[in-house]
Amino acid sequence: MGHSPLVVRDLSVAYQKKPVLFDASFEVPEGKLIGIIGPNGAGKSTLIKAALGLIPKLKGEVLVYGKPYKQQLLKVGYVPQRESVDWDFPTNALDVVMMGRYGRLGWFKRPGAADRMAAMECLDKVGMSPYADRQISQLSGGQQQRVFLARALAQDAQLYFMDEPFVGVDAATEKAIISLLNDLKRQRKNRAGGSS
Ligand SMILES: Nc1ncnc2c1ncn2[C@@H]1O[C@H](COP(=O)(O)OP(=O)(O)OP(=O)(O)O)[C@@H](O)[C@H]1O
Repeated sequence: MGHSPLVVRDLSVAYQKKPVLFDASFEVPEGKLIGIIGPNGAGKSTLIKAALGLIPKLKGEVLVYGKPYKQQLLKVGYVPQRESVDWDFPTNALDVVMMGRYGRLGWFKRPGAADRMAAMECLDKVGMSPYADRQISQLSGGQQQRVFLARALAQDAQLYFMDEPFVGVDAATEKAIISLLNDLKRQRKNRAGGSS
């Protein structure tokens, strides 16, 4: 039914006028998991940040379901690269996941019991429910990463951007997360299939 979840056309990005990304073009079809592979410094994070509008583009176009991302009302989940997060922020794992629910609630509504339950379920999906009350700064690197994945899942988004989501997670968790992502993919595919 029309537009792809993500279309990137001739995207170029510069930091302090120094170009680091040149004319990147690709399209993400509905219900697909796409991996971006490249050496350190190739511009993978830059590509994701520019697609999300977190950093300005030098030129090019990013369309989310046919419109610029900022004009979209749909929910987009983002798992930032671990190093870019302030881990000393005094909050526990469940609260971090609850942040994922705020986008659904709007500014004025307080999260209720149903949101807490949904957040707990997401923590459970990444095997982190026993750590719900633990301060985020007191978790291991891989555990922090899993909490941020849970936060993205709690957004119940239509499109997810994940910047190196497997850094620091052990092999068993990586497997569990891949199967989780495949479930999400299947859900999107089914929804898309049902409507077009
Ligand atoms: N805030 C910034 N200011 C200036 N240059 C930057 C900034 N962020 C990244 N760069 C540079 O832009 C280039 C692309 O960086 P980017 O973080 O997108 O790479 P990456 O492919 O995600 O790398 P990695 O695999 O190491 O995470 C690199 O040369 C990097 O040094």
